[in-house]
Amino acid sequence: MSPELVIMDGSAPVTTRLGGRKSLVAATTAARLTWQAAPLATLAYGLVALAAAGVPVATAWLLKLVIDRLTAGGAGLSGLAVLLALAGVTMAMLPRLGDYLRAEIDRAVALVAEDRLYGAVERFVGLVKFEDPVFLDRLRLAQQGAATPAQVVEAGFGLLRGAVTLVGFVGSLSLLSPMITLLVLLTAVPVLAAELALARRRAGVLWQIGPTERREMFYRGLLDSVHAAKEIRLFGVGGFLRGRMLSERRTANRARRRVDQRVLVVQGGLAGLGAVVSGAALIWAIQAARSNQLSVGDVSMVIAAVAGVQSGINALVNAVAQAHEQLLLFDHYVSVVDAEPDLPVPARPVELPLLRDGIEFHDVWFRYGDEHPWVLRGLNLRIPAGMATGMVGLNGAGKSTIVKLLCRFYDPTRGAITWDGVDLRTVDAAQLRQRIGAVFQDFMEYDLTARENVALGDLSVLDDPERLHTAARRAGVHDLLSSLPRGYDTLLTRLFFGESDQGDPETGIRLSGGQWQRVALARAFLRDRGDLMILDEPSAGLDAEAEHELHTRLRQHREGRTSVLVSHRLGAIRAADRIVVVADGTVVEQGGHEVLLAAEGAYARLFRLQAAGYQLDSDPASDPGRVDHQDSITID
Ligand SMILES: Nc1ncnc2c1ncn2[C@@H]1O[C@H](COP(=O)(O)OP(=O)(O)OP(=O)(O)O)[C@@H](O)[C@H]1O
Repeated sequence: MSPELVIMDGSAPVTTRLGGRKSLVAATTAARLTWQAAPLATLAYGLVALAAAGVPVATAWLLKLVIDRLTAGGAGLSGLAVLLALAGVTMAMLPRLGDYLRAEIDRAVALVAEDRLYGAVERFVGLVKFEDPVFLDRLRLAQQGAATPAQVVEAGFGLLRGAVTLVGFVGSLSLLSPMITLLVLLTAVPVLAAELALARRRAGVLWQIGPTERREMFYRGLLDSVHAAKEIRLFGVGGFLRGRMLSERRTANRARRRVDQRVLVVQGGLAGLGAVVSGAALIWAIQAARSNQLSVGDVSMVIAAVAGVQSGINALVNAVAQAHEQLLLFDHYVSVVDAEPDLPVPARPVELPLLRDGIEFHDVWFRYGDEHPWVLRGLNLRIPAGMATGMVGLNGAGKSTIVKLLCRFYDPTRGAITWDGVDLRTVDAAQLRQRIGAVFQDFMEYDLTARENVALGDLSVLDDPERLHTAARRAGVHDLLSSLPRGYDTLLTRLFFGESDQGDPETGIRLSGGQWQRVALARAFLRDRGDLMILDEPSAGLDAEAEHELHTRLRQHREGRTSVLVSHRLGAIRAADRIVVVADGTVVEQGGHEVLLAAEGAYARLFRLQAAGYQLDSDPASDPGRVDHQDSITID
């Protein structure tokens, strides 16, 4: 058996590997997990499997004895008949009990396995993994793999059941004909080899079509997403996206069909082989009975034993193939659960001091991956404690990247970022983030209640309405949230309602973009006693009045605190204590507003251009600061 399968399908080769030792480790892990999740049900299932294996052998013997006694005159039949009937009842009941126990084990194991899987996903403190397509494919298979430990154990019991049945019938058959026994056993070898190959191929195809299925999910998500609905209708691209979705589905179907065809051919051939062997055994038994070598009961035993051996072999082979296939999937689960941290975790993290001096970028080079271009190129930047630092720059200059590095979602590729002299790589990322309040450009809108939407910034305020309301007031959203039909307990979504709720305005409402932005700000303000407040375009969705009000509040509030404000609205930036202009991955200018204006550099040019846009009689086309090339500037 080759431990490796390589599938060439016009795309990159896909390899699925699971060596013997690795299989054993994975099987042991799966068994341990199942036992921990459902010990009693597992034990009971094992007993049921053993009983289900023994009863058919006992039935075949009882039947043989009944037939022999019938042909010999019929003495002592009633006891045998009762036993035969009992065996029949047991055989009828056991599968039902087995089904129930199997479902119970599946539920319990899936719960524990999912908990561990998503616990592991949460341990990836950075963002790199979530942007890596190979990891995303593996995660998708790991989600399927989370259901497999129970199936691996079930396959183990299937193996046991098959083995017990097989031994019972092989023993019985060999008493009647060693030749037929050998013949039946020999057919098991190709069956086993073929089923294992099929299992590997099926698991390989799952891996191979992973990207295709993720793309299909993406298109499906667009077609049923409320966010995308507007543009899709406006541009009339629903049919185009549906076509793309179906095309991905067809690609996946083609790959699955090829495997199914192979399964059809191989399993069809094997079934034919089994039937030929059974037929040969039957012909031999009838001939032997005619020449008085076998009794009529023996003929019934041969028939039952050949069928029993074949079904035992099938059960064994299926169990091995199923276990193998499930282990290949479970391997993805194990590799996610046991994955190394995405960012280096110091053995003994340095305690992060209260920020007193400042945060510094020392010759920081950064790119999102080896195949990506440099985003930051030797950036040196100081964010002094107790001051407001404004950051400006053209689209794609690297401002949000700097913000993400400040939160340690990534580590610099070269150079270092220090917090009062302590390298961020030596501290615990969770501790760092507890000290930071932030609103990102792409903030989240959670389909939860207003209270929960704000409280996600600091869950302890779920029971502290005073702090919750203060943060909401500061973000200018308290009046709105308290006036909702159920106040802060109103759902900010209409996603989770049943038909009967649809008409009830109290069950959920939708907020506008600017209102959502205020909720996100309130969330960040819960952390404003932290050392650093980061606001990446905090007012992009606000109306002019709200923006003015927000920035006045922010100015009062940030006095003496450390903050970083990223904005294209230079009117908001001008009041910062220091302004940093980022271009081409470095800081090209820095200083106060007046100093930068006097310097007549990039900042002065951008500021005058925006200011001219607000003058009643101005003509931006004649402005000396106008930047002509198309890609160079965005004015909100
Ligand atoms: N996750 C990512 N993976 C790869 N490249 C990225 C990623 N995020 C950003 N980039 C690239 O990094 C560069 C800087 O992006 P960044 O978002 O930091 O710019 P920005 O100055 O914040 O721009 P904007 O003003 O448009 O928000 C861009 O060229 C962008 O394509």
